[in-house]
Amino acid sequence: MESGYDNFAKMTINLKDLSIKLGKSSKTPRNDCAPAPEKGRRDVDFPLDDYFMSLAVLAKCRSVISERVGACLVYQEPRRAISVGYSGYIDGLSDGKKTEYVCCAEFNAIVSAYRYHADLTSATLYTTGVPCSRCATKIIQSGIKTVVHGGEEKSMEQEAREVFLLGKGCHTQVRMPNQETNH
Ligand SMILES: Nc1ccn([C@H]2C[C@H](O)[C@@H](COP(=O)(O)O)O2)c(=O)n1
Repeated sequence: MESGYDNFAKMTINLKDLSIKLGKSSKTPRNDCAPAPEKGRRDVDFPLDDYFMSLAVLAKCRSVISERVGACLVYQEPRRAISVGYSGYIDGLSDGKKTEYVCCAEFNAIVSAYRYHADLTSATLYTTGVPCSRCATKIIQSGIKTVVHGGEEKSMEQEAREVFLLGKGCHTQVRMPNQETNH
């Protein structure tokens, strides 16, 4: 039987395909989602975790800076996507070159959620990257309880790990986005 990861891989390849189609000629997104395995039933091998990480991967495709990262914030119950964000320059500085003017995907997702007055208590943050220490402080202070990140656990930034350990209330998990989408 296929694992959730196999389905996730297929899903992200489809997303890549979709972004290529959009980038070339068609202005209308192609509906290339496979039919439900049984009418009215969801594919049980495509877990919600993969769905939310796929939204983060899709957001990442919008990033124009060298360190491309996407993030997606999800309510605890019911599990619904609240906001997405991607790494980029501050608004209005699309041709900026100074790294101090870069906003992380995680930060952008948090700011976007607050713009719409979302309560992030116990929310989950999916990120295709690894949170930096500055974002780790914001993650703790906003009440986010879980971070699912796409980097290797061992490569998680030391300072970010320390912030999470200090905050204690937030735990982290690794879930790798498909490498095919790292374009
Ligand atoms: N849906 C969006 C729109 C924008 N952002 C962030 C990413 C950049 O830091 C900044 C400007 O982006 P641009 O309009 O130049 O692509 O806003 C985001 O995170 N999510």
